[in-house]
Amino acid sequence: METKKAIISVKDLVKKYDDFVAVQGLSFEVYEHEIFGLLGPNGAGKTTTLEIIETLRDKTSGEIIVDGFSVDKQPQDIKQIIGVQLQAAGYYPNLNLIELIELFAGLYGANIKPMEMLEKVNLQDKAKAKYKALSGGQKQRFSIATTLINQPKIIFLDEPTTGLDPQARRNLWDLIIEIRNAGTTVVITTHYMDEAEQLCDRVAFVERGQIIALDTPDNLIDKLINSGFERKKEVKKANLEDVFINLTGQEWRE
Ligand SMILES: Nc1ncnc2c1ncn2[C@@H]1O[C@H](COP(=O)(O)OP(=O)(O)OP(=O)(O)O)[C@@H](O)[C@H]1O
Repeated sequence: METKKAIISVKDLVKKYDDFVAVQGLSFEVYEHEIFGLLGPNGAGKTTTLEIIETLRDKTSGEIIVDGFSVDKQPQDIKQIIGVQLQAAGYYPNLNLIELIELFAGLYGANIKPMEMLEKVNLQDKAKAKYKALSGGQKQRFSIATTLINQPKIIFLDEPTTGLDPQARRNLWDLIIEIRNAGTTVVITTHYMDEAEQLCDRVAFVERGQIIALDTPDNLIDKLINSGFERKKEVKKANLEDVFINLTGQEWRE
């Protein structure tokens, strides 16, 4: 990447739930137009951190600036320029996908063409379908479409490929890369390290509310190799996932 301007800056973030310190002084920056991954074990504090940046949760202390706006002083400005996945519970069951997008666009005051949004995520054929009739991969794609309605500068995706088959995951990676290439910054959490390696420009590892490493996947891997690390088993040139993809093809399934 040529430009490295920070669009999100988190400084000394602390979040306490009563006596429990879930986030213990996190600091990091997300650069404009990158896919930034927050990785780490269950309960490490990733979702808490994301929700504080998204202005959905209060922090205990620390400073967060999103595209020049402070979460303390200008949360409304931040809401305007970010895209957040809505909970499925917000998808009114009687509305079809086009109607849902129209509804959300109306709420945001966004001037978009619903069908174009569905085309972006390859759901144009499902325009008249209800959300509950979609497959897992289609639901995730619809959810990503909803993050784009207000034409945001940054979108936040929390474990977007959990539960998807290998093709659906790869198709979603392509979609996320397209969104990044169109100029949107993407912040993502995932438990799949192959996904982080393929998708993320940089990743931060969070452990017990602290960042323990932050770099490009390549640099982190090289650093480990240079420290003398070797895999126990020799790595083959393909893995079982490659076999799956090779046997079943790569086209959109659902
Ligand atoms: N509302 C809450 N009240 C009390 N404790 C909470 C609350 N929300 C989260 N926690 C605790 O804070 C810690 C961090 O949770 P968080 O959901 O941020 O982790 P995470 O890294 O996103 O985990 P996962 O990978 O499982 O999604 C956990 O120990 C969790 O139990």
